[in-house]
Amino acid sequence: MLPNIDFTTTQSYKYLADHYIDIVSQSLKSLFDADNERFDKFSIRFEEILLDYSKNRITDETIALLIQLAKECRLNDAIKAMFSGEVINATEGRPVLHVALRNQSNTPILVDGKDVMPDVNRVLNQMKDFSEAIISGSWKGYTGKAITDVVNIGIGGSDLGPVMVTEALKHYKNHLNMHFVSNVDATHIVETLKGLNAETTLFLIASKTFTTQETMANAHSARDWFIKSGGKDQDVAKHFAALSTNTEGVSKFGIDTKNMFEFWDWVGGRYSLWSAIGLSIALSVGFDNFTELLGGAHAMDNHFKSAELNENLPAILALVGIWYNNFFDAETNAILPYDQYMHRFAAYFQQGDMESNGKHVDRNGKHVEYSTGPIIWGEPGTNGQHAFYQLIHQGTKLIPCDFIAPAQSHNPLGEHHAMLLSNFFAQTEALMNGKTHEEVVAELQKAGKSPAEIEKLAPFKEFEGNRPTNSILVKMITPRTLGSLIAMYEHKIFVQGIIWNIYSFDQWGVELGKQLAGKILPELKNNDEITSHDSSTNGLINQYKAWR
Ligand SMILES: O=P(O)(O)OC[C@H]1O[C@@](O)(CO)[C@@H](O)[C@@H]1O
Repeated sequence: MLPNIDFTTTQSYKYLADHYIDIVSQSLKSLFDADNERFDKFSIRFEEILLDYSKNRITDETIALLIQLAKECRLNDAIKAMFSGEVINATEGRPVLHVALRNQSNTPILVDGKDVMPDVNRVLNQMKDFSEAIISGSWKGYTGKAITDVVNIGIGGSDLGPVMVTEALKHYKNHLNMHFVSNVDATHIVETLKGLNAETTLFLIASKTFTTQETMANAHSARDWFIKSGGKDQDVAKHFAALSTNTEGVSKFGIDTKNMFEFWDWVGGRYSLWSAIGLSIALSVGFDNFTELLGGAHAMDNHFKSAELNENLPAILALVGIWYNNFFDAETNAILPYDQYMHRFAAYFQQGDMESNGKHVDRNGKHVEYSTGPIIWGEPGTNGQHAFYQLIHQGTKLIPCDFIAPAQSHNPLGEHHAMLLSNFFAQTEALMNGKTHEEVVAELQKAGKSPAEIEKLAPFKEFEGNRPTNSILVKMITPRTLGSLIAMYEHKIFVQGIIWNIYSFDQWGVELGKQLAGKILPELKNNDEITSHDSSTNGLINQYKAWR
């Protein structure tokens, strides 16, 4: 069982609330001026990853109190509960064991008294054999040709992880052309299938439940396209595979269950890229690199389980995030990777974080009286600098930012990487130091501005600074370091959910919209005027009918 503690009633919460009053009036600049050990004190190295959290509005006391909070909330008991397969996804009655999918130590992990590792390894071996057959060309389509194009059809956790990882590891990809279809908007599958050849195309139907409306619609359309393009029913087995927990659903769709790569209900959709859902990753970069990805995550799992909280990357990220979320009232958290290959990293954790911790009811079923999951957003640097950094620098909202960058580029070209990294370093420095009135005046004077012009312009050119950031410097984005980074954020989300006393592994909030869509869909199949809803929904549906 998970601990069940209202963190706002703990002693450390009260101390933190008092401590906030001290801290809020201290500038980051003054904290650095007062302690030239800040970087050494507030940074952690893990393999080839450096987390520098010194540019946060914290002192030794802050961290000590936050760690005390974690201890009062019995975080370590919760970590043990997850890793040992306890049913911590209580509302769905399931363990939470994405860590088992990458448990390369093969230590037994029991679910209902049975070690899950033999099944995990069986599916990994199946993925290895299959991906090697497709990549080598030994697997032939219905006309005897090798596969050239792979189309992954899935949505949410059955899409976002494979997309993010195959993009982030594009440097490692092979000859296979990878395509991802997720939206039920027909444009997505129509545009994707344009120019593909049914003889050399493999479809992966990725769906944990094998009931998701969008995925099933796209899967049927893909199959229709395959048949219309010359394939026969008996050829489906050579061109369709299923990644799912639902054997019956797969068989009913008409996919040979020999081509089914199973996973289990103790794998959450948004935590499933390490499972059979990751088959598109293995096909794109090869099974060895997929194994490296798992290895990086496993190393982070071991770190998370064993490191003291003050040296624990996920715990520190989580606790500093709670400091801003629950004491500074920050509502969002920006993830800003200074790496173009990582352009889908923030989007991935929009589901990972917001579907896990976007909850308003605690583990007792009571409405919480405090803020829970943040809004996650972000774009790669330096592009974000030319889009929304204005608000981060001079807006009225506090936006804690995670800056991520590789020391080495996969594409060294002239000065490009140095320019990218100079911006990575400069942005966190600028957000911290800002620019004072005196500095602005001196600059304007140097530019020859008159006193009147200076008086007019100065307020617009000042920067408050004091805007907190984490800097995560990685030697290079490789399958291993990427696996560690993803697992680091997964465990950050876990820690925050534990402290907020919420259930992070169900997602009941996605159900109502689906239910209502199920009611509306039949109403769209005729031209009758609709009056069964509120005037807005009626009005919109009736206008749609008039225009379609
Ligand atoms: O993998 P599947 O079962 O098709 O679910 C897809 C996605 O749908 C959800 O919104 C749940 O309904 C996400 O949690 C999940 O990742």
